[in-house]
Amino acid sequence: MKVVKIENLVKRYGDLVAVDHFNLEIEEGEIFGLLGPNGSGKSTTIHCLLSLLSYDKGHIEIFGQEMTPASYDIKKDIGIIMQNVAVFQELTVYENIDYFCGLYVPEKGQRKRLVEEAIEFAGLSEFRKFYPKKLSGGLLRRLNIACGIAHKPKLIILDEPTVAVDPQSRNKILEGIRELNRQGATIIYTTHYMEEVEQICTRIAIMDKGRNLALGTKDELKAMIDLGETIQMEVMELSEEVSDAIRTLPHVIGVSYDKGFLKVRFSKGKHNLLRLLDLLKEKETAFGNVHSELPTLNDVFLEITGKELRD
Ligand SMILES: Nc1ncnc2c1ncn2[C@@H]1O[C@H](COP(=O)(O)OP(=O)(O)OP(=O)(O)O)[C@@H](O)[C@H]1O
Repeated sequence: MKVVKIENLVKRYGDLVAVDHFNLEIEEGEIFGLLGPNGSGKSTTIHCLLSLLSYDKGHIEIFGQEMTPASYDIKKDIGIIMQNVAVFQELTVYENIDYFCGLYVPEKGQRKRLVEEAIEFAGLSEFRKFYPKKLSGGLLRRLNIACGIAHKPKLIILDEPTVAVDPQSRNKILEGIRELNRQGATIIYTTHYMEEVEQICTRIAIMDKGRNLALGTKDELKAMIDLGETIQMEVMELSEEVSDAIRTLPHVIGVSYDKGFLKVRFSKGKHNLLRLLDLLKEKETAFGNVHSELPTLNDVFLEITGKELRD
């Protein structure tokens, strides 16, 4: 079943086109990553998807039904975790989760069980009686997530849930998302951290300036570009002659040398490393610490847009 269908979505803020004829379909069971730099239109897309923002053009369906501001039936099956932590300061951890769960689950006994499960899931057992101001940033994020998922939604949308989170909480959040997916939820995950989508997402859309630039699994996205590998090594001195000779090797796309580090980018091909090392030996250029990197989603983004993902 298609969980989400966005057709030709356009959202303008005055003259600025924040979302530009954006199309997307997400199937049940996916962990879908919406990857793009700050300001690329991820949050605006999510707000339009949820009918929290009006839009200029387009059609949106969730669970096969048109999504409108009054679609309560659809909304009760969605869990939303927004960028900004939105919890009540005057309620404890337990009371906060109970409040948000209570928006969808009126029955007390059932709710108690769900809240306990959410507390356990988010690793907040020791903190159940804490007020939010006593929690660290990472724990607050986890509370925010627990509030969004306690009612066991079928579709969970997380908008940059790991911004400014310590590595331990970040890993816990990513592992938690995988677990929610294993339990049956479809996930939409927006981020500008490519490592995160590489780690957890089954399919990825790369977004820039409101447009959906590329779509696929991470392997499909990487196969779209011609980059084979990037080889880096320490080289104490690199003469212009050697540098020019490297440039003429087969498959070399780019050569850079900075502060004793040589970086050579190759297109797909065999024996790239071997040829480079042979050349350096032949030219009696000393090197060390050689390593080779396969293309990342950043390389895909770089090739499509001409700029780094983390601008
Ligand atoms: N309420 C608003 N009024 C005017 N412009 C806005 C508004 N909200 C967002 N924008 C602009 O729309 C564009 C898309 O912003 P959006 O927040 O959707 O991007 P994003 O990819 O989610 O970025 P971030 O990761 O920084 O939240 C940006 O240029 C932003 O400045």
